[in-house]
Amino acid sequence: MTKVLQNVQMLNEQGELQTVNIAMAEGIITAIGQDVTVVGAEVIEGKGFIVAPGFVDVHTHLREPGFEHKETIATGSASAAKGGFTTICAMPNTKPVPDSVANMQLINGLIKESAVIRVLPYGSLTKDISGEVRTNVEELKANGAVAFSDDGVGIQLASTMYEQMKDAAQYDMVVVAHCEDNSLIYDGVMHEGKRNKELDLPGIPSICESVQIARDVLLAEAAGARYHVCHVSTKESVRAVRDAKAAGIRVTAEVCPHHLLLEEMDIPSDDANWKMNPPLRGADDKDSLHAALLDGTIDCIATDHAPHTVEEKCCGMVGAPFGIVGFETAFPLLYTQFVETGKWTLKQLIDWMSVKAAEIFDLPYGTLAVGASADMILIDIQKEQTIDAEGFVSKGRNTPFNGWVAKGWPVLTIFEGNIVYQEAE
Ligand SMILES: NC(=O)N[C@@H](CC(=O)O)C(=O)O
Ligand SMILES: [Zn+2]
Repeated sequence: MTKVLQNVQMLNEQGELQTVNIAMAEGIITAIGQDVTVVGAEVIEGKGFIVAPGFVDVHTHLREPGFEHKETIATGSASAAKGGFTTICAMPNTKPVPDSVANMQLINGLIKESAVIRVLPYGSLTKDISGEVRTNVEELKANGAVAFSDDGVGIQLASTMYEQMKDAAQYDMVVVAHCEDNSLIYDGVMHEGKRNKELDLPGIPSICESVQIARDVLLAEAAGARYHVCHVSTKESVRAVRDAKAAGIRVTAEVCPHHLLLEEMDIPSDDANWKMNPPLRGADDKDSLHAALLDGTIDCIATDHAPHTVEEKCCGMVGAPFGIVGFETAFPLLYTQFVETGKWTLKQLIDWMSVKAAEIFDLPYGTLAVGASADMILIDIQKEQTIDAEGFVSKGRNTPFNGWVAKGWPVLTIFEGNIVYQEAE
């Protein structure tokens, strides 16, 4: 069955909007153009909204299997679809961990059963993400691992990281690192700076992250590996990535919306909805993340969607788990704060949330082109709405952005030619 998405505004390479129709059949885009019509096709009226490729999020936590009280593949993928994402990579801190062929197959089965968009699972770098016994890269790749990570914890031993990087290089897989030196965490719950002292809460120093990135880029160089840094949060980390890129090391990096939007001094009180790892850093760190995106040091934006229950987040930062949800607020917040204000172009934002993320992992998604998967979204750039965590499709309510007003909401999501999310009329 051919479908035609009619009367939508698409960005061209120059970043100008042009009104087009998009035809799709068998889940593939078959034509894009001003005069595209197909006799007998089902018409989806686009109402002049902006069309963008479905977003690609390379850092997400869906919690299933093992932590279904926080999120499931069904609720997490539906939340992502509502946020405009059509491809998401699921981190391996589940129970069991995708560290064996059997566990990988279990997770593949769950995804097949309940995901409403494309969910690509990571394989873990070590058994049970405990940093000790290395996993079998070849086997996990053969069973669908999109890349390798122990996200949630840093790999403490350089030798473990180095050996896994050598294996990953052999199979051309990307090693994706949550960088955190456990000897430098000091049981901290927020950034070691000014605000943690005002709130009398233990701090996490910036070096906790940056020293491990500095180590890893050198290991990646020696191993000839492709290395991707998760959720970069400090200016020293930015410098380490920038220098590594300049030296020709195969490193890429992501930044999260909250680290671009917030800083430590914004934290109003000892409220666990402001607790995430890495923590909100200083104003100078935030500025360096913006500069790094603009100069290409940081390649893409990833949400690090990390749902937890209201009970877990109820009672202050100490004792609460790290993490905030991200799918349903990422685009409108970034659009409102940085595109509407003229800091970024719409094309930059869309690219950082789609094709730039896909390119890191050689994924053929995140583009609107004939022959590509028919994954696309409509955005109502005029629509203004107050963020209400109670209305999230995600099971998580843990966001510091509750009550913020934002403009530019995804209103329709098409995945492989089928509508998987549509705003209620
Ligand atoms: N980012 C977080 O604060 N938490 C993540 C783990 C992670 O991404 O490090 C989680 O799984 O809850
Ligand atoms: Zn992490």
